[in-house]
Order: sequence, then C-alpha cells, then structure tokens
Amino acid sequence: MTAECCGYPISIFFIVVNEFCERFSYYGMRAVLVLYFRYFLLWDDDLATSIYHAFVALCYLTPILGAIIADSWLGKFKTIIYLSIVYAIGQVTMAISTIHDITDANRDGTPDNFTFHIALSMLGLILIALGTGGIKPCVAAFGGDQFQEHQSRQLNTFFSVFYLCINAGSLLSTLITPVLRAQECGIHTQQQCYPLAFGVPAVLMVISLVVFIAGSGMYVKTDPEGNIMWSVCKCIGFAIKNRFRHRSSSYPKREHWMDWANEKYDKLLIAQIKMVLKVLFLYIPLPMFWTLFDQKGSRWTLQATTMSGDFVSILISTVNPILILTLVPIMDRLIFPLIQKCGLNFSPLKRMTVGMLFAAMAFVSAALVQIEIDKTLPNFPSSSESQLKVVNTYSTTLNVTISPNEHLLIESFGVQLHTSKHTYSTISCMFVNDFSLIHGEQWCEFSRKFGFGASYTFLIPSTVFSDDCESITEVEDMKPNSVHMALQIPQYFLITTGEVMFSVTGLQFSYSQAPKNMKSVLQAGWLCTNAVGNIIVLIVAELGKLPKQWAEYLLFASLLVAVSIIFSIMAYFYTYIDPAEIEAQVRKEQGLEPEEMEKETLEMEEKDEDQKNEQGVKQTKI
Ligand SMILES: C[C@H](N)C(=O)N[C@@H](CC(=O)O)C(=O)O
Repeated sequence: MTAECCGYPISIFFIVVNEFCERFSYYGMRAVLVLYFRYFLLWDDDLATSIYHAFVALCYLTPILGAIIADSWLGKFKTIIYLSIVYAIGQVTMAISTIHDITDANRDGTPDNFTFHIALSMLGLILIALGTGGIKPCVAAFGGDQFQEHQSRQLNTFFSVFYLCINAGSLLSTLITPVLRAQECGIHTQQQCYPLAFGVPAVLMVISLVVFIAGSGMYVKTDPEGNIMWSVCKCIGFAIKNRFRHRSSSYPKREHWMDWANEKYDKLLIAQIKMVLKVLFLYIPLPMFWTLFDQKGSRWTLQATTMSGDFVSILISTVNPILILTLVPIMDRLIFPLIQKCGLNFSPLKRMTVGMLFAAMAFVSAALVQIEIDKTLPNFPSSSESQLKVVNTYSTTLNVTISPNEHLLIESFGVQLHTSKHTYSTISCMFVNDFSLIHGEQWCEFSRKFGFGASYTFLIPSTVFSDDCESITEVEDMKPNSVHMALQIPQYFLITTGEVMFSVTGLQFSYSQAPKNMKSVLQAGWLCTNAVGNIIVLIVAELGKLPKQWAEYLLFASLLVAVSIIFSIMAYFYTYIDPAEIEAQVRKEQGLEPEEMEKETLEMEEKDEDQKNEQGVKQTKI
C-alpha cells in the first residue's frame, strides 16, 4: 500500500519536482546552445543550426536505449538514477567547455585552442543526449507506475501536471539562462558568462537527481521482466520466418500475422506484441506534427528577426510554455469536460487529430504574417537578376536606359555629392542610438533611433568638417522592420493549442495502451516520432527551399492536413484496449495463474537455450 495524499500517491511529488528540475536543466542549456556555437565557437549560422537540430534529434532517439535498459535489465528506477548521473556529468562537461580562460594563453578574451572546446562540448552534448533521452521514457512511465487501478482519473491528471512541470521548468530556464549569459565573468578577461549560463542547468540536474533519490523509499518499483526487447524481436522474427515457410495457399490463414509465432511462443507475449505493434503502426504519420512544431525554434525565430518590437522578442521565446501553463488547466477542467457534457466522444485519437489541424492552422497563420513581411522587404536580385544602384550626384535628373531584355532593379538617389574620391564602408550594428562622425576636433553627431533591419547610406561631402553637418545626406536604403512581432502571437497560440491536444494526449495514450512490461518501450516509440520530425526539418533545411517562405509554410500546412486525414482514418479503425484486461483474458484462456505464467515463460526461454546449445553441438559435430 503506497502513502497517499488527496487520492494521489505521495511519491509522485518527487517525480514531478525531479521533472521540473531536469527540464529546467535541458531547456536552459538549449536556450543558449546556438548562441554558444555562434559566438563562442564562432560557427556560422548554418553549422550552428544543423548541429543544434542534430543534437535535438539525438535527444529523442536515445529514449529507445533508455527503454531497453529499463524494461529488460535495470528497471526504471535504477535506469533513471544511472542515466541521470551520466546526464549531470554531461552538463558539467558542457559548462567546463565554455570557460574561455582554460585555453586563453594570450589573455585576449578568446580561446586559443578551439579544438579543445569543441571536443569537450561535443562530449558533453553526447552525454546529455544519452542522459536526457535515456531517462525520458522512464520518468513518465515510472510516474504512471505509482498509480493503482482505481486511480485512473488521478493518472490522467498526473500526466497533465507532469506536462505543466515540464513547461514551468522550460519557461523559467528560457527566461533565466540568457540573462546569465549576458553577465560578464572570467579570470583573465571579462567575457559573456557562458560558464554561468551552462553551470546553472548543471546544478539543476544535480538537484533533480538528489530529489529523485530522496523519494526512493516511497516508490512503487516494478522489476524488469527479463530481456523483453530481445524476446519481442525473436518472437517477431519467428512469426515472419514461419509465415514465409508456410506461404503456400494450402495452409489456412491466421487472424493476425503474429499468430504465426503460436507454435513456439507464449500466447501472452504474442498478445502483448500485437498491442504494441498496433500503437506503433498508428505512430507512423505522427512525425509530421513535430516537423512543423520544431520549426518554432528555427524558421519562426528567423521570421521574428525580420519583424519589429524589441521587448516582444523576449515574450515570443517564452510564449509556448506560458500558453501551455494556461491552456492545459483550461482544456482539462473546462473544454474537455464541456465537450463530454455535450455528449460528444472526444477520444484521445480525435484530440490528436484536432491537434494536428491546429498546427496546420498555425502554419497558415505564419504564411499570412510572412506575406505581410514580404511586402515590406526590399527587392533583392534573384539568381537571374542583377542590381544596379545609381547615386546621382549631379544637380539635375539623369535618365537611365536599360535594354528591355535585361532584368534590372533600379534604385536611384537624387542626391548631390561634391567629390568622387570617397570610400564606402558598411557598418552593421545593434541598438544604434548615437552615431558620430569625427575628424580631428570636429564631429557631426546623429542622435536618434535607427530601426532594426534598416540600412542607411550617409553621403559625406568633402567640405563637411569645415562647413556644417547639415550638408551630410542620409539615404534610407532599406526600411526598418515594420511588421510587429505581436502578429506572431496567433501562430504561437494555435501551435500550442495543437501541442496540448496532441502531445499531452499522446503521452497519456502511449502509457495507457501499453502492456505493463512494455510501457517504457512505447514511450520511447512516442518520443521517436519527435526525433524523426527533427530529422525531417534537418533534411528540408539542407535541401533547397521554395523561393518564397510563405509558400513553404503553406506546403507544410497542407502536408500536415493530408497526414491528419490519413491519421484520422487509421484512428477510426483503432480499438482502444485495456492491456491488463487482455492479459488477464489470455491468462484465463491458458488456465494459468500469473505465477504459473511466469514459470512457463522461463521454461520456454530455457527450452530455447537448450535448443540453441543442441544446435551448437550438432554444428560442431558436422
Ligand atoms: C516545452 C514544450 N512545450 C514541451 O512541453 N515539451 C515536452 C514535449 C517534448 O517536446 O518532448 C518535453 O520537453 O517533454
């Protein structure tokens, strides 16, 4: 009997706090990762973005490893502890790799040995991916294990609270770590404080581990049931082989292709595999949702850089977790019960389909915003065009004639310039409010706000410093960004509503439809859909793009609509199951008590081993 509070097992308190700290650690580190690549390791935008997405994809692939270790070998509890240690070591390694003083022998503020920092940070990231991904399917499933059969309502609430903790951790860390990075620190020279920005997530990971261990006396710990993954693979392999052996039409068909394993494998195992395969099949279209969802961090962020609104940018990076924190309770307490009251069956798979449609609408909204932005952007020459800028320093208007076959974008400034012996220089700067031109004792000062995204040319006559500053002509080559970032809020709202419907439900669905001994495996399968989604983003980013960004957004939206239609058809044919009930039924059919069942499985395994040994002996004899 587990200790309870308000109908909930007390042990889940440690699990949700652990999740909060772990997600703080993960998202905090992620919030400054691209900046570290870009401004510390001095990688270009493309390399920084690719390594970032590759890292995220790895974080969602390693859950398979964690699930195998947990379900077949160590059990969830030990797997979480061991992999959290790996994770914490990774975070510490990452934080150390950002200390520029380690290799800054000449004390100029930049590291002298980039190879050292790159190698150390890559090692850190691999350990983090192994840790975060490895524990991910185990923590949610371990939380679920704490509930008993009569607590199914509380179990659903647990998954929502779990998701809230994820987002509270993500929100706080996304706000805090960039601020920590902006501090200055260092031994020899003061630089942006990456060690602090990565160090705090490392500390949070250690706290997460300590909290988890603190609850160890209260957890329900289910033992791993032998090498389940290996048994599953062998059973599937046997079914395929046996089916192939009996492919002739003279053999009667079986209800399910897995039934071809009946000759050798236990009925219960076959029934469990059927349940898992049914769900995994349903997962096939799901990566498309994540393909759109994960572009929040790349394409949408880039879209924001072409928009105006200084402080909104901070809000935009946190809008997703803020909306999650508000939408999850609203959906759980208001919308879903209301729909139920109206007599509508809003089943989990229907919710997920609607979630996908919301994500598609978010991309339509992004496309509309992009069209607005494009109207304000200057015309750049395409690969088949050239751009000619004519600065007319003559006092009267000049006519320019172009051969009609040539595609030239013409910009001319009717300005006067006294000398032709001038030097051009381009300066790109952020937050320019004051700008002075100084020559000896004389200077001309321009004190005003220059808009983001704008480009200006200052035409300076040779007489300016002996004459007056008025004769300097300012030309605005490119207008400042004028479409406000607040226009992105609808797309964030839509995608987050989609996330609540899709992701929170998917998490619950994966847990509820999995047999007891394969819960982590199915959680890992669920997380894998995210990894594949990220890989698709990587491929799409690497392969050519459509000439217009808005068209790309619409393409993604249409693809997701198509995928959601396919998913809804698949979902229509899916029958929800209670794995425990099916298992009990199979046991009953076999006339076995649970203990006997286990004994039989063991005997089966032993027989298998004996057969193998016998074959080995035969082969040696031959
Ligand atoms: C911060 C995101 N809104 C979020 O909730 N993410 C979840 C789901 C996921 O991306 O895997 C998480 O970090 O577990």
